[in-house]
Amino acid sequence: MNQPIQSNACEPNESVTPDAILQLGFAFWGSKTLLSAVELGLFTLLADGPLTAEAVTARLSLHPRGVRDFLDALVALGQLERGENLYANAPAAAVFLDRRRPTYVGGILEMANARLYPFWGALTEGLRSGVPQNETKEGRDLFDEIYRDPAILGEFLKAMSGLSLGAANAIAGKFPWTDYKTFADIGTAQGALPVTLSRAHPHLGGIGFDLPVVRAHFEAYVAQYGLAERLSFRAGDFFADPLPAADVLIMGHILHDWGLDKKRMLIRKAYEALPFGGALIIYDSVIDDERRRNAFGLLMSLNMLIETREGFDFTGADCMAWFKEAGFVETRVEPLVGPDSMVIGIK
Ligand SMILES: C[S@@+](CC[C@H](N)C(=O)[O-])C[C@H]1O[C@@H](n2cnc3c(N)ncnc32)[C@H](O)[C@@H]1O
Repeated sequence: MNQPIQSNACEPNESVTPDAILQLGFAFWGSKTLLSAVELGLFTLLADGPLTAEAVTARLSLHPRGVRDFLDALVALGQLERGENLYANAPAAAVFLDRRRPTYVGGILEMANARLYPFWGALTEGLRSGVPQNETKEGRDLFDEIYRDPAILGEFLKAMSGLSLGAANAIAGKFPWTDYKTFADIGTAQGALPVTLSRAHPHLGGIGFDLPVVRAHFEAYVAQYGLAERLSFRAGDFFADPLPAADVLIMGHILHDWGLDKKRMLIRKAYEALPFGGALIIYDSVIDDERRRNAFGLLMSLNMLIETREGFDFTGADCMAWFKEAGFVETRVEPLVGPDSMVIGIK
């Protein structure tokens, strides 16, 4: 329900201060400090054991001038701990920011640092023009651009795993998988979701569907977990080819890349590929129906303005309406982790 808008107070007082405004205005300082630490491999270095500022300076080939401030800022921001003169990873950084651990989520931060950070500098221009502010600004297509260079492709696919592992674990736990035998993950990237589902539910077999160039990355990732017998790759273009048949189809961070017509088309194609009783799961940073709480989901939608020509994020109510339109008989939204939710449709 819309709340009445109060007239604004004109004078500062104890409860009306500029603190939150200033904190938000300078939030990029903290953000970039973390992104540079990930880029430098600081957390991976400290995973081998605590080090002094001098040792960090030498091991990461830094200039000594900024190192104490850099490390102590990360202490103040909760990412490092300091005892005597030694710096160590804080518990979450130890688990999620050491590149050598399977729980590493830094892939998405590496991409944020290399691509999104500079592109978001042009947000104002994006708001004025309505056109993307990334590589496509020079007339190149986003996926063509990413997929042209094997190194960038590898980074992008790894970043997707970092972004999706939390949601994948929640989907493995919250969806009634015992009722189903097969699944296909549409736009699977490295295959973080298929691997997570297969490890959690030994009765499941699945397909990762993506563009042909992704095959080698998917197969290498799946082999790492010894799951090649249960998970296979299907190469295809989800606009040009039929989607693979399976009891459950999943699309994670797919719909928000595209405009309304393509969103509807993908949902319709999923409906056609499913058996009666089959399920479509869409997961994204689904925006709350009132569009006032899920700030990450709303900012993700602005990220789609930066990154795509027509993409946008959506509310659970929007998505359930598209599901109904395609013919799904039951629909529901379930929260996953953080800003992510899944929308489920049963055919
Ligand atoms: C934003 S990523 C999402 C990856 C993964 N589902 C996740 O949530 O981590 C989009 C994926 O869609 C794939 N993709 C893009 N266009 C495609 C197309 N036309 N056909 C099939 N896959 C496509 C990309 O290769 C990429 O893996």
